[in-house]
Amino acid sequence: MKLLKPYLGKYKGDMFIAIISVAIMAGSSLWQPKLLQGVMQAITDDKMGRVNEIGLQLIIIAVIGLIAGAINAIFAAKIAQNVAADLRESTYRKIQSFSFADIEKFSVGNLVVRMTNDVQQVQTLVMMGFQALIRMPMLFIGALILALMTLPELWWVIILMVILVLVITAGVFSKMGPLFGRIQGLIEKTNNLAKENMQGVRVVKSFNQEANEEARFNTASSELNHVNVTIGYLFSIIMPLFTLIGQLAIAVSIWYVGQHVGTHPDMLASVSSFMNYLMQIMMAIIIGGMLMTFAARGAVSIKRIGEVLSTEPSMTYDAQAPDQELEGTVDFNHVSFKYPGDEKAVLNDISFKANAGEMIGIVGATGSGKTTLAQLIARLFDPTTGTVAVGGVNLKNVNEKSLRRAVAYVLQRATLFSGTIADNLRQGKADASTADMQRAANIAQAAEFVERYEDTFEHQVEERSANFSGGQKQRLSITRGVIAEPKVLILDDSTSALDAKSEKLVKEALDHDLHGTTTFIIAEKISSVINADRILVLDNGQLVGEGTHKELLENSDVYREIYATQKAQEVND
Ligand SMILES: Nc1ncnc2c1ncn2[C@@H]1O[C@H](COP(=O)(O)OP(=O)(O)OP(=O)(O)O)[C@@H](O)[C@H]1O
Repeated sequence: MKLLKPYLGKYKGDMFIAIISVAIMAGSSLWQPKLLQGVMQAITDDKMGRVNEIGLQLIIIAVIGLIAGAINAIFAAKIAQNVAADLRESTYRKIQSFSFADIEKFSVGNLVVRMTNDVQQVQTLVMMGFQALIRMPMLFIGALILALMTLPELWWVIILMVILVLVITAGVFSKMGPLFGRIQGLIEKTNNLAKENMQGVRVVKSFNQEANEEARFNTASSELNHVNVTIGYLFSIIMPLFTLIGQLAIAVSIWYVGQHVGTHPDMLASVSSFMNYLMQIMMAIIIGGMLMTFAARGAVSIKRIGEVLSTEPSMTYDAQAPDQELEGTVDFNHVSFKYPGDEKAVLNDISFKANAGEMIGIVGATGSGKTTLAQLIARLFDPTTGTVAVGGVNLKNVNEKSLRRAVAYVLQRATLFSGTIADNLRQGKADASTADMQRAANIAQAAEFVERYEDTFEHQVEERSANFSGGQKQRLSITRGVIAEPKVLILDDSTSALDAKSEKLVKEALDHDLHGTTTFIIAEKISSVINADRILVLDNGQLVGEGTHKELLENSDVYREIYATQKAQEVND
């Protein structure tokens, strides 16, 4: 709950209004039965003037209570919505500062549920809190005192009812608490399954996996349903039980009053307000129980959000480092790397130097560590040992802006965001002009299809870039990578969906138009890097060869083997 303090602190004025209005509302609820008793007494005493007078007071108090209730509902909702929005923004901002490793630690699905469903739970708790927190103790204590003052002889009815309601509330809500905790985990599971299935819908359909996927989803969904139904059952048991207890208390009170009304005629007027107070006591306990359950559920969510907010990013940039224009050299100095939590190193003692303007190919079998090496140049991870430097500066001493300006990384899987093509390209260069876009699109061989759209760079990119082919997405990703003319450009298997001719044209354009840029080309096929100035050969995390295609054919067994296998494959194809 400490987590919420600064968030609530921003809305002190609204909180004050919500608390005052709920107190007025509770006061009005407590006062009304007393006035009703007065009306009844006046009728019994046949004093019509008094009936009208108290009746008017009753109406005024009821209207005040109603207005206070409406004001409370508005302000409680306002505080809850604002706190939830602030919390969601803080969580989102925090996630943006996370490194790859931090995001992997939580998983994307888990973070999304924390940002949406958990924040929603906190919103409900805050709203319930401001509607019930003050009202509940006021109603409970006030109604208890007033009931005892109204018919002191019936103290035992009140005590019996309170004990019964308390026992049932504690029993049922203590069972509900853990169920609410389980719901969060199950929502996460069903969300993840649905997301995975829909994102991979083509695979599901082409492998005829609809039935299996449906069964997997149904199992998780049924579990969630089972927990929700159990909570529903518990609610459906307690409500009639409370009604029964209330009715019994009323019946006993009426019976008692019936026995004594002959000697004490005032009791007739008192019994109605007494019954009203009994109901208010019962409501206070029920609201209290519900609030505690929501608090238990909210506490789980607050803890989950707190875990995100208190996570210190495992990789930070040196904010003190000056802005600098890094040169295009890249130095790996005895670099080894293990993924967080893994035992085995994925890169082992790698050292090499790339000169500014060179085109460097990186080849190696699947899983040999090519992408991992590229990620270290873009500082998506830090090396476990050794140093990576760009332009002669250790990346740990470079601020984020300078690094991003110097290094552009075009990922293996092209990702575009919904918006326009231009919006996506401006991620590479915020102030990119149409001429910049055209130039970059020419290099990436994207211009020919972009120009076919009437609205060219203003053409819409749909969600998950569904309206572009794999090759088009790759070309636009390369366009975004080259638009700011980076000093170092990494193409991680980024031309795999391009035909051989387009791939060749991209490489030629890069060579010609980005002459000063150091380009790393990661490729499965040696033919993609055959003309590179230098090729690095990775094998099981080790740098086992370095040189031109010709040199490697002469002195690297691993390279020769890969080349021979690929050539044989080409012949077979
Ligand atoms: N995020 C990760 N967490 C843990 N291990 C990882 C992660 N990413 C990759 N690995 C492991 O690191 C090793 C190297 O992977 P990497 O992606 O660098 O290889 P690669 O040579 O680029 O492969 P490919 O050609 O198939 O893309 C693999 O064994 C892989 O299982």
